[in-house]
Amino acid sequence: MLDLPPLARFGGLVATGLLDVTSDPAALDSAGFWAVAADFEGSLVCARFADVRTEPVPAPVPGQWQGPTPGDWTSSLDHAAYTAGVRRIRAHIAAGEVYQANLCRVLSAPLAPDADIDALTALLARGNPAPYAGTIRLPRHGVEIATASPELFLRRTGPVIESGPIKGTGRTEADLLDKDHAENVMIVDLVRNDLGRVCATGTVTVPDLCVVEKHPGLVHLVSTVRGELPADTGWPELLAAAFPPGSVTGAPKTSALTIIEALETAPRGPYCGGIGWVDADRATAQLAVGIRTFWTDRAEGVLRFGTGAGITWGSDPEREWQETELKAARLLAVASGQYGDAYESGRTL
Ligand SMILES: C=C(O[C@@H]1C=C(C(=O)O)C=C[C@H]1O)C(=O)O
Repeated sequence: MLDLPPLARFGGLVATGLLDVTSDPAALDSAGFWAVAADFEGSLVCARFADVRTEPVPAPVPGQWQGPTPGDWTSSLDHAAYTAGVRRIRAHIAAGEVYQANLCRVLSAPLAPDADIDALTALLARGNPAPYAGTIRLPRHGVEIATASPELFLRRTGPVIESGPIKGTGRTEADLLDKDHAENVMIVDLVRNDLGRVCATGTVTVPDLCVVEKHPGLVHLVSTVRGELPADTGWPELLAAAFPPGSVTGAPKTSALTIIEALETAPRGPYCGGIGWVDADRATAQLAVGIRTFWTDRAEGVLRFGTGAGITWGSDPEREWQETELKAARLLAVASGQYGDAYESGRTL
């Protein structure tokens, strides 16, 4: 078995020296620095590390990451199944069961047995820089994740909690339609409701609504929802109220989850879950929504990657499929090593 040492990396922060691992969210209110990986389906891995330091993401070592070529990937839902799913969601909307549901597919490709997921993070840091990029590498606990997430699930600064839901995606700003703004506002309402279940009454606000953010190869609409946790409320209550993230489920959340369960054929795993760190000593934290994320399935010998889109009444099935392609294209190119090679040889991209 490949036995790479446990490691967590979040931007310029690196954690080594694994102390303990638990699935109990109450541990996040105890002490120490925790890396957190929550699967969309609800399983939680919290890993406490002894040594945390700032250190730049290492430059990619040529040949260290042997990734699949873009043609090696297969999709849990192909074009026909995905577009049929979009039509099915529109029928659920027409029937009044849901306003919006996020339809996702999981891509899989063969993975070299000696592949180190942190070498992929090194490539992603150059080829697709992202505000919540990182690695969680815990091979003995079945967690090997490289994320280039642009989306904030939960930031904690003492009692203050912030979430940064994204809804609205285009190649350029001109692609963003009224529909994208409407989708974003729907999800902001949902996240306000989620945080409102645990935050002190009257503290939930929306400091930013539908701000355009530019990310590699695409633009997003991003909002910020903020609230304050009362002193007796901790991580178990916060996660129970807010998980899974509203932007990757839909509204109302429970109906959207039922529809997702019926239409999607592969577990999302870390994709669309929560990935990041909690510093219990300082009561600070930063968890990303696990989108633009790769993870390993060692039992199957595959690397996986998820991509999806929010479906509303105004959705065109072909356009939504294209959106999932757009979100995947650059990241799959980076994972194939193409961007890394170009970087190493000094070519411009
Ligand atoms: C599910 C994904 O994206 C989600 C849906 C978005 C949208 O519909 O615009 C944007 C960001 C994510 O919250 C993904 O990127 O895989």
